[in-house]
Amino acid sequence: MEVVVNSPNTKYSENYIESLYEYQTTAVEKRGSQLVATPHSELLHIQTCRKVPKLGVMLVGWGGNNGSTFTAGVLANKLGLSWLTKQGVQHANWYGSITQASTMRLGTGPNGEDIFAPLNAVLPMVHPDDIAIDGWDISGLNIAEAVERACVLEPTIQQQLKPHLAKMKPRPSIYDSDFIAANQAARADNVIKGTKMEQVKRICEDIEDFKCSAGVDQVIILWTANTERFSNIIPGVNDTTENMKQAIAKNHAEISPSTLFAYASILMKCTYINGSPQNTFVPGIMEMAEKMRVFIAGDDFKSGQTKFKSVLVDFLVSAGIKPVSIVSYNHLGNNDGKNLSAPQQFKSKEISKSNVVDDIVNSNSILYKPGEKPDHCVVIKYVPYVGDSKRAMDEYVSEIMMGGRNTIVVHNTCEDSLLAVPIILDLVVLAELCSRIEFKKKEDEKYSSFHSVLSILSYLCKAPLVANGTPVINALFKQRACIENVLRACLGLAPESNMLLEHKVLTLMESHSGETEIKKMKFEENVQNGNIKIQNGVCNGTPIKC
Ligand SMILES: NC(=O)c1ccc[n+]([C@@H]2O[C@H](COP(=O)([O-])OP(=O)(O)OC[C@H]3O[C@@H](n4cnc5c(N)ncnc54)[C@H](O)[C@@H]3O)[C@@H](O)[C@H]2O)c1
Ligand SMILES: O=P([O-])([O-])O[C@@H]1[C@@H](O)[C@H](O)[C@@H](O)[C@H](O)[C@@H]1O
Repeated sequence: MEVVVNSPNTKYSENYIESLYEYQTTAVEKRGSQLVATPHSELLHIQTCRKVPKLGVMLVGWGGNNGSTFTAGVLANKLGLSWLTKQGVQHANWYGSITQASTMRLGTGPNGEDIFAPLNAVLPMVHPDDIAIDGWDISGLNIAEAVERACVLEPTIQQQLKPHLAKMKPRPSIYDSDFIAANQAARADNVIKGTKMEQVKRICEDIEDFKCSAGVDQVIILWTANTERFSNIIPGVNDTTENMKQAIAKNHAEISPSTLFAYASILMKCTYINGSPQNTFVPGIMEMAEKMRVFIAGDDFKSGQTKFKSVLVDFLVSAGIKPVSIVSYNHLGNNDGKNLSAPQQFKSKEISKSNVVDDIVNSNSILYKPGEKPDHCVVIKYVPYVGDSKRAMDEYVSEIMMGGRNTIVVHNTCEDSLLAVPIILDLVVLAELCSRIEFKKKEDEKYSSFHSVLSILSYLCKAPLVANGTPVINALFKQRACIENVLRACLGLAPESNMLLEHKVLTLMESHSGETEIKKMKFEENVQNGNIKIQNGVCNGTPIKC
């Protein structure tokens, strides 16, 4: 299915979809006790290249639960596999992916009904079947062995995929025991020796080798390796691009493996996405990405407990209910959980899981005084037995009117990798799409792209990376509306306002409902049989309004 727009503001050529889009905003100024709102409008020309490239994805941490399951998922869908389970026959699908399994309201049908379109029908997007996959891991297991180790997929599907996956072997990677838990050392049998500069050089060579051998037009690199401890931001070391370059050349200990991967990716002009919570994007990397106009995005896939939190707290606060205590506990038994059982690695995750309510709380000064926040506690425990099937338990206590209390308790069993893998797919599909969209104002001579920090991907991240000085949005449906409305703007369609006035306002309803048709027919019939006389725009003595 494909969405085609019938509008003078939207032009389709062989290579582009071009739209004329009036971007309307409201500037607000506090004047004493008044908030003065002034509407602003900017006419934008938006062009989207229709040619979808052959995309290569290189995963750092390819042999992990997420990386191996992503690879298995792409292949199982591509081959159209099905397999026997206790519940019967299961077919491969992409449930959990907004690009592959979600729709957006496009508009109103002829009978006033809502018409929905698959997200991937709105603009040309990479098809998952066409993605070539490669990557690195400090563990040398091939991807079939990694899928078996992960214990995420049923053996019946593993068996079908084994011949294909066994041929895939992660490239040696950069291992630094100072950045991930000591309990990961046993896995590190597939590492690149040498200095940090030599490691960067090898990563660049790997990217080039994959690009040539896989015959891909574009490569996106995504970190789904273990959570690292936060890097210290040290002036003169990682605070600027030049300092970072010198620090790498001097083999500085504080430059993490993930930052080295980001550095190499940007050098190779490849989009780099961070699926983990650590601060890979130190100021030197942010500056480098901006200077070299390479996309970066992250941090930390928003897949389960936190995704739910960013909906529930948004609902409560926007309903005028005041969350005062949020306790998020979970236990899991996969290798990620094992790595997170170390204090420094847990700290990285605690930060990304805790900040998700900040924008929502700050939006309501009726409920919260300046600086006031709910108590918010995050607990993660490693329990090997449950494996990848994470058990999340949350308690939300809120104040309601007249001293009342509302307590919501949630038990959420998240199969972590099966929730994260569709997020990985959407991150790479949407990041690639963003690379084909450009904007220009009327007075601009040429088009320009999105800012190097792809904050439009916030919907997919627990700790959204944004351009310096711009707001962080965590409320899930605001983040989703951003994606939908940018897709609409690329087609020259107005943002989804959810007003549906055509179903609420009489004058619009009459011009939209069948009732009008009947009126029109009766009107014409009466004109024909002379009951209604129209002369010079006057109908039976009453001027006709246009
Ligand atoms: N729902 C989810 O699964 C979810 C949600 C949000 C974030 N994450 C993050 O995604 C990451 C992966 O999760 P997972 O469950 O797949 O973990 P995992 O431990 O199964 O996989 C991580 C892989 O990375 C490898 N690795 C570690 N350091 C490496 C390095 N420097 N270079 C290359 N490979 C390296 C490990 O050997 C392992 O195979 C974790 O950081 C996790 O916090 C996961
Ligand atoms: O996405 P989410 O469910 O809020 O958070 C998850 C944590 O609860 C889990 O402990 C961790 O292992 C996963 O990597 C993920 O980050």
